[in-house]
Amino acid sequence: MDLSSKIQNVKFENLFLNASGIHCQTKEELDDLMNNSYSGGMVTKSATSNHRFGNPLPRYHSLPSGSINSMGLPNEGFDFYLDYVTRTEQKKPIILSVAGMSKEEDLELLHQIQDSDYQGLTELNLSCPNVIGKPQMAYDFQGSDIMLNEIFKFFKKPLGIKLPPYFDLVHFDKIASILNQYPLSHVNTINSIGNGMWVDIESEKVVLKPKGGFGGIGGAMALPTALANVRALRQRLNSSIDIIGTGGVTTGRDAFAHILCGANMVSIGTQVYEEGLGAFERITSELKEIMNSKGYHSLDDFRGKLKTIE
Ligand SMILES: O=C1NC(=O)NC(C(=O)O)N1
Repeated sequence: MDLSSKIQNVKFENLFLNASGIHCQTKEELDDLMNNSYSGGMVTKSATSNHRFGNPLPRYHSLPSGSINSMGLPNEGFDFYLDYVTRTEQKKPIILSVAGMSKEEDLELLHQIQDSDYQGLTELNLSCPNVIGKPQMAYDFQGSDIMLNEIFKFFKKPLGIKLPPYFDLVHFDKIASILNQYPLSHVNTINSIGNGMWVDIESEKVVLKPKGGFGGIGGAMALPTALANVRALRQRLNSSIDIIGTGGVTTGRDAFAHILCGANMVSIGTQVYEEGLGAFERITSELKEIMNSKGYHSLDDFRGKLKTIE
């Protein structure tokens, strides 16, 4: 049974990654992921230029079938992550995630990566919904196009983009037609479903402090949206652009669905946060069970082969 996969020419022993933000902010957390034998790769917390505490607490809340968060990009600062991905013994591929607080900062971070010794994968997070006053860049189609144009004038290393969910087929057409103009290594879809709301009935109060309680939705509730975005982008993006499917994966069945929709790799966020790193082992064995029962030996046997009803 072969669960290996690739992003461009970077090979992963298995298809599973942590979702950026989950168990990947500190050295201890990153080392845990590096030593966990059931995830084929790992993604860092999205780095900003400077260390950030992030939004005030409470900023994460478990929901009956998912999570809501308004973390606000807490991270150790870019230099820490660049040093970690450059210096640490790579038992598995790492994706360096960056999220500038402005377009200028995005460009500055990417210039630093371009000028560094780092040769691995980079992912530009254009979709954090939780920085107060900062829009999700990837919902600004023209702005994204202009920014990508500027980036690829100087950035020559593998670069992927973390996208928010889209909900309109015309929007899938628009973002794909923009992304297809650039030599992207991958897209990672989806980020959390931005600005959801949860209400505690007893206290008649929101559950998050930042932004009056608005926060990104993840976990099981996000699966239908995540599958739709993986499928729609796979149908529209050049085959040269790989896809990391993120959102709603709590079981092997969910991971199987992401691959059927076209994902090359699958990242797991809320479920790893709630269950711990053991979720990677459990979901890996569940996926193997399903593949075995269907006679599949590798992910290529069924990737992107979702059937429609004729
Ligand atoms: O891109 C992000 N998505 C989220 O759902 N939360 C984090 C954050 O708020 O830091 N960032």
